[in-house]
Amino acid sequence: MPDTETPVPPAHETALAFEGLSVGYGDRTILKDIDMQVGRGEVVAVMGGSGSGKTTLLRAAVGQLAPQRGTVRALGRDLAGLADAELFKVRQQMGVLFQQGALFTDLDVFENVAFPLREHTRRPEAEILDIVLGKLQAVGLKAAAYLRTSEISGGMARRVALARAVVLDPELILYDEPFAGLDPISLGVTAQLIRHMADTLGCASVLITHDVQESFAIADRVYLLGRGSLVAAGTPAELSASTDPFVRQFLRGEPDGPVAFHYPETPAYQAWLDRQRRARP
Ligand SMILES: Nc1ncnc2c1ncn2[C@@H]1O[C@H](COP(=O)(O)OP(=O)(O)OP(=O)(O)O)[C@@H](O)[C@H]1O
Repeated sequence: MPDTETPVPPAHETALAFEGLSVGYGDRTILKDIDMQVGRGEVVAVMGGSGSGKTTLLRAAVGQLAPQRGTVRALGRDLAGLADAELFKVRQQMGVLFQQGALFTDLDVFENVAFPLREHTRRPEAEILDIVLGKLQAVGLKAAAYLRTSEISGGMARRVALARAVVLDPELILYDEPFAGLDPISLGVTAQLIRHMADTLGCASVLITHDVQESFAIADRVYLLGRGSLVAAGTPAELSASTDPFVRQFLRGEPDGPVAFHYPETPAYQAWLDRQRRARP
């Protein structure tokens, strides 16, 4: 059956929920006791310093990393219980915009955005043309459809990647550092686009970022990671008014305070150092 005839299921009110989540690598726990919810149409920013576990949380959200404890529910499904084929289906309803939003360099702008449609649906070419031009229009690049990726700027490439991330009308979009390396204008434009996508498509959006100004301008709620857990959660206004030293240090970008500059010395580091010293008597 062509997928145009597939009835569209109602969108989930809560697109993503972490409950008592602990995640990490091997027996090392990076984050513990994480409770977080992202509703339909909401933009939620997940912030935290370098190495605080933002990407780790993103991996848990897409089912790439299994919880050590607690649950990850995405689009109504507990990801831990899913077979590969089911997980694949859930992921199809998620748009993920990776850090560099890498485009396929051998395809033009149009074909880059059309790619997920060709991979996951069997829509006729005329429909693909309409959908792709519609998404490119949403990011202001309809007339750039014919350009090669070598002919567009970095900021434009990011917008093309955004159009590609939403081309299947995902219920949930995860953005990994969408502002990294953008000039101030492209940065503002990208932030407004993310808000616009959430408002017009009704998709739940999670923004992994350390850019305070841009994310506070568009987020409904902000979660701040630190010290291996959730340090604060609330609206941008609530976090801005917080007197918590950790929150204040992060928001003001102060070098000194409760946020440690140094990567923690772990037993694994000590063992490595001992080996190095033994090898250099
Ligand atoms: N594949 C991995 N195996 C083992 N440890 C990892 C792995 N990936 C990340 N880590 C560790 O997990 C911790 C959190 O890393 P993560 O990449 O989630 O941080 P982040 O907040 O996204 O950082 P940044 O803002 O610098 O990208 C770090 O201490 C890192 O060394």
